[in-house]
Amino acid sequence: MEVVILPGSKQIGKLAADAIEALLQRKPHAVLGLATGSSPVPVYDELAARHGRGLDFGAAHAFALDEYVGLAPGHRESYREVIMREFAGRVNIRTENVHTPDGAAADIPAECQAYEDTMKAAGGVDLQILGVGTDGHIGFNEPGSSLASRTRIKTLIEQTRRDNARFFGSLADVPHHVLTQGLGTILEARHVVLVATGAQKSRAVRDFVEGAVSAICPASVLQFHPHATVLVDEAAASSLRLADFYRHTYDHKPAWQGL
Ligand SMILES: N[C@@H]1[C@@H](O)[C@H](O)[C@@H](COP(=O)(O)O)O[C@@H]1O
Repeated sequence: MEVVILPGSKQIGKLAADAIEALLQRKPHAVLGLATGSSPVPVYDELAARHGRGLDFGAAHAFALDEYVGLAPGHRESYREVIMREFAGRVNIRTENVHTPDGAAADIPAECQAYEDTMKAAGGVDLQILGVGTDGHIGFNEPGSSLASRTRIKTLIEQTRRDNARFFGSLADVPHHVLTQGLGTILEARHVVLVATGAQKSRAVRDFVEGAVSAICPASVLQFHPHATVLVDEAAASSLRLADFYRHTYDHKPAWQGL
């Protein structure tokens, strides 16, 4: 795992966008993995700005990590709408190439299997953007999720519902159920780039980067990933024991080595 400590979310957005731009240059039909939440927004802002300067998403594909169950189609906070608003609608990716699990599907197990099959048919995710929940979840894989899990329905922990209530206006409006790629699914992405900012993420960051690999901290499964990059600001990095070592490693990185 490579940990990069940066001054703020603007620099995080630029570095993540550098990795995505380099990927699209060597593979225009790359498959991007998209996350929702506030953490990746600076990445999407930077990608939208670079699209304005010519970065081309015309052949790219994208898969979202997760979706709420039970929201009316077109609900403003459905992750389909969020992804379209914050990323896909601001660049020239084709709408039919943007995939999100269907939280309104009549047959949920069949929908989850179909989502996995569609990802596989597209060639698998090349670069997965991730955020992390205050309880260490990635996607909507809450504590206790199998480290080998695949796309499936999950129940949200109350803390996550409370964290996400700010998007809905009231806690009562936050769904209890979600569809999410599993931890085993996420591990198959060729490169994962996790972004975390703010002091409220410092404990989760310490636990998944330097703690034991355990289902109680789902993001810790990334310790098994051969190419995981963690981009954090100073506040999110404030509980890391090896912060000075991560700074030293990044500052002395060989010039040819990208993220
Ligand atoms: N399902 C999403 C996650 O993918 C995201 O990482 C998390 C953190 O969100 P934020 O970045 O807003 O703190 O929120 C939601 O639960």
